[in-house]
Amino acid sequence: MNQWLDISQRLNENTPYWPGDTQYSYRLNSSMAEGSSVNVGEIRMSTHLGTHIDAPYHFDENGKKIIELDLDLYIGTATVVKVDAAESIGIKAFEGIELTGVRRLLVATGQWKDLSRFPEWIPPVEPDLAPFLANKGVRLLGLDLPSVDCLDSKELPAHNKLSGCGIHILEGLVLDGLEPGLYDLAALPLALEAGDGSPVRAVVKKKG
Ligand SMILES: N[C@@H](CC(=O)c1ccccc1NC=O)C(=O)O
Ligand SMILES: [Zn+2]
Ligand SMILES: [Zn+2]
Repeated sequence: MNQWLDISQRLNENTPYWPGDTQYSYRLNSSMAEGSSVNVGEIRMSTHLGTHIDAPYHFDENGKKIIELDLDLYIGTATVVKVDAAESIGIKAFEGIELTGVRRLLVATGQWKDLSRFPEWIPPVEPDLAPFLANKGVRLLGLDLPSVDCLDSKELPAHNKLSGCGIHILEGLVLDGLEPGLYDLAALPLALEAGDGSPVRAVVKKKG
């Protein structure tokens, strides 16, 4: 029997965060060690930290917020592929990989090598990849990177093009050691009404 595998980054004070953004923190507001009847915590973090999804509102003032997103995007069959992304992630990276009918695509680039630090550089998704994947049927694109655009991008061309083509974005996955193939995926966002992004617990189970 195949097991559920956790493909999420652990959340703690050392989880890398976008430079200048809000890091993860947890504290007890009520503590049994200090005489309270229960432990009650408070968490604080950026909505774009660790393994998370982007709502279109992150890069489009009129875009959908987290609560408006279709849950079906984040639960169901997903295809895991490994690509060579030494410079960027374009159509060429998917040569020889059959993507027809793939609705949820998880791409292992292996380019975030040290998960204890925020990377200095990541390969960007080429905007042309968006219509190519959309034509195959892709609605969710997940990557093992903190963004689909260059880290210093202000225009966010890949975010915008993917979203314009109906593809939703899942970032910060941990895909090392996962063999390519078909999986069941669950990566649900929190029910954040005002959300521009949301942490997710992403898990997969090999099919068959
Ligand atoms: N696009 C990135 C996040 C991002 O761009 C960002 C996150 C926190 C603080 C600043 C950011 N971008 C600044 O230019 C993402 O989707 O996670
Ligand atoms: Zn994000
Ligand atoms: Zn993003």
